[in-house]
Amino acid sequence: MLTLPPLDEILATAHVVALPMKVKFRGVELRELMVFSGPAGWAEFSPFLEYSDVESARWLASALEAGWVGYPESVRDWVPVNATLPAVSPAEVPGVLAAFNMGSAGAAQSVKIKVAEAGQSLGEDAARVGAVRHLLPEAKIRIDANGGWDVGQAVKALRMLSVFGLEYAEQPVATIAEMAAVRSALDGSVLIAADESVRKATDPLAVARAGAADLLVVKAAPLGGVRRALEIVAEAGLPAVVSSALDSSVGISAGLALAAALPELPYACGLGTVSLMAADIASPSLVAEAGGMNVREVVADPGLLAQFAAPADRRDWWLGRLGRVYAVLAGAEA
Ligand SMILES: O=C(O)CCC(=O)C1=CC=C[C@@H](O)[C@@H]1C(=O)O
Ligand SMILES: [Mg+2]
Repeated sequence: MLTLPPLDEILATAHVVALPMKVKFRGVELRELMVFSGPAGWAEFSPFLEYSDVESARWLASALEAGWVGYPESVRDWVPVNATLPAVSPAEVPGVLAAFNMGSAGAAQSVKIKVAEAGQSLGEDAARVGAVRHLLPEAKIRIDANGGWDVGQAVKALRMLSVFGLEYAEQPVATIAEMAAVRSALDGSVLIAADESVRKATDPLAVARAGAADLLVVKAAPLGGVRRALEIVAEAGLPAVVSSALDSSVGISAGLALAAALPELPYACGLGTVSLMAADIASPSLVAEAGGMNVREVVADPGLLAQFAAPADRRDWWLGRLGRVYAVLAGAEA
């Protein structure tokens, strides 16, 4: 395990930025995040604002791996990447998907579609999924409900949406017991992927042990880093999909390192979300082209860090958060 660098050493290179989104995603219109650099490279610390200090400690562990340890060996130099579609109206679908540069090769790849958004109906979900199927007849379509349905709603919705052909359904319901119930009711007709049941659980392996999912979604930052995510996949013994957390290109590079190091990579990775942002802190940005990304390092650009610097009160908030979360991590290491 990593020996924590002194807090002052982290603070010395810390920047807080606020990056505007092109399209609202999980309620976020302005993505605030912190980056810093250590001897091994640039690192991102970007738990969502509402996350507790305890939950955020894993995100800090991931950032410190990136900055002070570096990533494990890659076994591939290119990874397939899915497009990610927020819960937009059917009319907005072509415009949002155009940003993902799927190209003619990528057009046969995967699109992840958000469903079960608060305040929206199953009819709206079906219209959005139908619009993607119409636009991209060959693409794989996966949906993500972020636990927004109960068991009955999920079974009904997945039976209905499966007419469009689903690669899998991500976190249709909130709990492991509900995931198991949905999976058993659908009897293999739709594969079930666990996301929140892995990254927000006290035991990330419990969902696999319960036989409640067909595959796991793994994200480097919420799981405590690339090495920890690799261990979880190895221990779970289930196929894994690599995804991310609405990061800048620096944070996405941790997901890219995870995708590059996994022994098997059977699914396109959810690493394309910089395409949903109107700004970034690296140039060129880590975005997909023709359905994938070359594995590479990312370095933050001083001009962009200055251009998108967060206001002083928000910078102070993030510095305070870093200090508190560092103390949580130091306590856990002791
Ligand atoms: O997996 C993808 O295609 C992109 C990442 C993504 O969907 C998410 C990123 C950040 C927060 C989450 O609400 C969301 C997810 O639930 O998987
Ligand atoms: Mg998800």
